[in-house]
Amino acid sequence: MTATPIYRRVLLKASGEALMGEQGFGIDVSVVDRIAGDIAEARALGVEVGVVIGGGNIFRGVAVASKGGDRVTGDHMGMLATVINSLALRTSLVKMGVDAVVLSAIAMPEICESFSQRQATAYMDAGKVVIFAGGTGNPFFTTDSAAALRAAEIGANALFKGTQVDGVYSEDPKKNRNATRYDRISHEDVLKRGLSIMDTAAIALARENHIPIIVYSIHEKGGFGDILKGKGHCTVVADS
Ligand SMILES: Nc1ncnc2c1ncn2[C@@H]1O[C@H](COP(=O)(O)OP(=O)(O)O)[C@@H](O)[C@H]1O
Ligand SMILES: O=c1ccn([C@@H]2O[C@H](COP(=O)(O)OP(=O)(O)O)[C@@H](O)[C@H]2O)c(=O)[nH]1
Repeated sequence: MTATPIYRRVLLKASGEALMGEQGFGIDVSVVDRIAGDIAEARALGVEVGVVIGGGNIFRGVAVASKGGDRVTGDHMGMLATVINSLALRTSLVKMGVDAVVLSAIAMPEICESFSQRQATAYMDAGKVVIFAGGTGNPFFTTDSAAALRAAEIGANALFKGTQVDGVYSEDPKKNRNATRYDRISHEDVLKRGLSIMDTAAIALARENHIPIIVYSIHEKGGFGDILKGKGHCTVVADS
C-alpha cells in the first residue's frame, strides 16, 4: 500500500553546489539522476513538486564582486547557471519517464518557456514537475529567495531545502562540530539567532506566508520521499 504523503504540493530547493558531486566544478550527472530519482519517488506518492535549483556549482555573483568585478553582471551569470542546472534536471526526469517542464524568470523562448504564476500552477495541477529557472530574475537575490517566492506563488504546503547538512544547528556545523541540531525551530528564532542556513529574505518570506521550511541533506538517497512519508531526518522550521 502506498503511504499517504504529509504534504500535497511542495517546492524543493536543491543546492547547486551539491550537483558537483566529487568534482570541483560543474555537473555530475549521477548526482542529478539521483535527485531526479528522489523527485520521481515523490511524484509516485502523488505529491505535486516544483523545483528551484541553485547555480553555485557553476557561478556565484558574489565571487565576481569579491574580485572587484561587476556584481550585477556576476549575478546575471549566476542566474544563467541555474538555467543550465534546470535543463540538466529536466533531462534526467524525462529520461525516467517523469513529465517535467522548465519555466525561466528570464525570457529565453528558444530554450524554455517563461515563468508566469498562472502557467506554473496549471502545469502543477496537471501533474508536471515544474522547474523554476533563472532565480527571481533579479540581481542581489539568491535561489533561496527564489524558492520562497515560488513556494508562495504556487501555494506550496512546504518548502524543502535540500542542502549540504542534515538540518538547522545552533551554529554552522561545518565550523563547529559540537553544534547541536534542532528537530523543530520557529522562523522567528532562526532569524533572531542569526542561523544562516538560508538567507534572511527567504526565511522572512516563508514566515509571512506561514510556509514551513524542511531542511534536510540532499545527499541522503530517498531522504525527500522519507520526509514526505512522515519518517525522514530533517529540521522543521515552522510557526511556533
Ligand atoms: N546554523 C546553521 N545550521 C545549519 N547549517 C548552517 C548553519 N549556519 C550556516 N550553515 C551552513 O549553511 C550551508 C547551507 O547553505 P547554502 O550555502 O545556502 O547551501 P546551498 O548550496 O544548499 O544553497 C550549510 O552547508 C552549512 O554549512
Ligand atoms: O534571484 C536570483 C538567484 C540567483 N542569482 C545569482 O545566481 C547565483 C547562484 O545562486 P545561489 O548562490 O543561490 O545557488 P546555490 O547556493 O544553491 O548553489 C547567485 O550567487 C547569484 O549570483 C541572482 O542573482 N538572483
